[in-house]
Amino acid sequence: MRTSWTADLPPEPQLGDELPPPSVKTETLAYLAERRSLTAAQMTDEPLPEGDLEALLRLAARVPDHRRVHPFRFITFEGEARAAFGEVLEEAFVGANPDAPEEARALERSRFLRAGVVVCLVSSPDKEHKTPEWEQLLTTGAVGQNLVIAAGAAGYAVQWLTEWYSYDKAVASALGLTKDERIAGFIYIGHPGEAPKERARMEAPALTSSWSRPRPG
Ligand SMILES: Cc1cc2nc3c(=O)[nH]c(=O)nc-3n(C[C@H](O)[C@H](O)[C@H](O)COP(=O)(O)O)c2cc1C
Repeated sequence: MRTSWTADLPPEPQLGDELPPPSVKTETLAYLAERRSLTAAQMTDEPLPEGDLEALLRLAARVPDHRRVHPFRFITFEGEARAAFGEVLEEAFVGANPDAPEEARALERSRFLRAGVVVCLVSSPDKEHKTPEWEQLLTTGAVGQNLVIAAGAAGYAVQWLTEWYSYDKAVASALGLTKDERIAGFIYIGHPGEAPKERARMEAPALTSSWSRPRPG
């Protein structure tokens, strides 16, 4: 059993508390410089120690959120719920693919068993709100990446997946999503089965231009 990192977290800040001023956080920067997902196939599914998931979700939810709409929510799958939801996935899959062979059905049943916990991140925008829906979607994306970073920094293997079932009406209905809600993804959190390897990446300079004042005439 790993030693729990949750004991080293500062207490949850309360409204109006003075927070530490910005300072160089070498460990955070070094982690971001090498951060990588591990695929669900590269993780193992032992349960997370008690309190870890709650702490990870608390960290994930600390995002910029214009006018505090909190346009997202989490649905967690732990323990037996992972296998039970596999039956929902199988049923939805067979609904769309009536001739699916047993091998394909078994894959659907076992999807959530790849990780110790699966978190469904739900985009839950308030379409009537003054804050544009686009900004609300961006906030939800930030929550997903915060969760990926926090889980990785806690020593877990983590992967953000949508796969087919994020876009399936029967699955959305089984999850109780409202008409304005959408699945931003399923974040799989498990124990690392192997070390990650660097993947191909676009370097930031190739994606960056520097604006300057147009020359007159
Ligand atoms: C919204 C979203 C959905 C994704 N869905 C999938 C998916 O269904 N299948 C997949 O292989 N990777 C998916 N990915 C990519 C992986 O999460 C992962 O980021 C990538 O494989 C490796 O990138 P990294 O190591 O830089 O995190 C998705 C990423 C995002 C942001």
